[in-house]
Amino acid sequence: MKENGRILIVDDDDDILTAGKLLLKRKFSHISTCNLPEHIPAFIQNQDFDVILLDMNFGPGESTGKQGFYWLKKILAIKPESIIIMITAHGGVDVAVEAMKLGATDFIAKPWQNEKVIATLSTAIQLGQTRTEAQALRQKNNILIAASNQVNQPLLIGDSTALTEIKSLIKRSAPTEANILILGENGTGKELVAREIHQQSLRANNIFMSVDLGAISESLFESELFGHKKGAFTGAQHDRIGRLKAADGGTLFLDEIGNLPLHLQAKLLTVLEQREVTPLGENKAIPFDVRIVCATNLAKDKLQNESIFRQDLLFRLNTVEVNLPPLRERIDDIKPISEYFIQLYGKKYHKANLSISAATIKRLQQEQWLGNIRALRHAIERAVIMSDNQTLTIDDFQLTDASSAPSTNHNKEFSIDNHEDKQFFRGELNLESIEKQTIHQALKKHRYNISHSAKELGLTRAALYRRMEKHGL
Ligand SMILES: Nc1ncnc2c1ncn2[C@@H]1O[C@H](COP(=O)(O)OP(=O)(O)OP(=O)(O)O)[C@@H](O)[C@H]1O
Repeated sequence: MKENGRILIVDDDDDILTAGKLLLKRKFSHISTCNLPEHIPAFIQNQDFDVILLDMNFGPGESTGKQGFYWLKKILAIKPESIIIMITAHGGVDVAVEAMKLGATDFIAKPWQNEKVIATLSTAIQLGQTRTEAQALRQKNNILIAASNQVNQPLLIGDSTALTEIKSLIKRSAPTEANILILGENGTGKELVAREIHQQSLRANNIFMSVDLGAISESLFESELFGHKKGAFTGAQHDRIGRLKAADGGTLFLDEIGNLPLHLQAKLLTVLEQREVTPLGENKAIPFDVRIVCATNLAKDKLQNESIFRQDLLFRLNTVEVNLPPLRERIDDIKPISEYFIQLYGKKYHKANLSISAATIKRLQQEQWLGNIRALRHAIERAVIMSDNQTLTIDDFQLTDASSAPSTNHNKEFSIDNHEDKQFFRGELNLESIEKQTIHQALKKHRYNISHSAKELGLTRAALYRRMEKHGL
């Protein structure tokens, strides 16, 4: 069967062209010939060739190869990705080497041996196709990265003193290569800050990759981060590139780093120090170039406890530390964030010109917001859906009892303090509602610590997030 390949032979000797065409058309699908080099530009502008076979000398008595060099450069100037094989006179190895330095892929010496010509052309065609595929993949990759970076990056809203300082810290540290550790309770905006750092960094045109370490099982940690070779373990049916390598050139956001068991912390430290990974089942290390941004909801004292977190790893990760205070400690952010989400959800639910009363904002500022901005966001969405008025009021929110709201005792026992929960415990047997209440109770019991709540519910963190979204919690 003929190989799919478009070949152009350029030679001023018609006998060579005829012999070449006869030989090659038995093996390759399309053969064109050209006996005047001046016609090359028209040929390559009108058609794509996988390989161009180009003579070094045109005209009787020529043997310097000068003309060959000239046309080689000309073709590469018009189509830099061209695969060109030079046809050289017997013994003209120096000239051939010079041509390869200028960009030729290979050479064939005259008089040629048929098998050798066919083998050289087959390899060259494959090289050309691989190059084209690689180029197409690179372009696709760039488009995907650009699209993922544009995904409506939500804004970091707020003008409290704390958030203003954080924005200034991001501005100063983002353009450096420093590793950054973001600390804060669940829902305080750690991932948003990490994305903002990436956006303002010199890596902004490359990928931002997020890995939730709390959601990866221990057994999958290495394969996920470092990659694996086919057959490295049962179920490894294909080679898989690890996240560290996949994020090459970009930013890798390691979320919930505090959940990582000590022995995996040691492995992570080693690859970060060496800046290379060895995929499972592979014996060669591959270098990677990523900027690491990490986040955790662990309190600082826990993170500094050697029995929970390796101090050498902490030292490597926290060149810059961003502390995101809980929303209840930056209540000045509640107004702008609420107004932002009212506009967002007003648009989504086709309710124009919504606003919120000053008294309601004041009341929202008294809430504990144990789920922080995520909880405020859901409360606003629900209020926008439920309200029949242009101005949202306290009645549109399901808030805790105002008299207990300003309490700063965050260790208070979990209690059944809302109407829906009370209904549940009175025995309402609707599965959806039972699921919602159970999740709500678990979240409250664990003070919106997603990892602990997920563990108690027997869910992964990702599964818990999905259900929280579904129930608007
Ligand atoms: N300052 C802010 N302005 C606007 N939206 C915010 C802000 N901070 C957080 N959010 C929103 O709150 C939600 C939670 O934010 P994010 O996921 O970044 O928090 P997190 O601290 O990483 O949470 P977790 O620890 O649970 O992973 C997101 O919808 C995010 O867009």
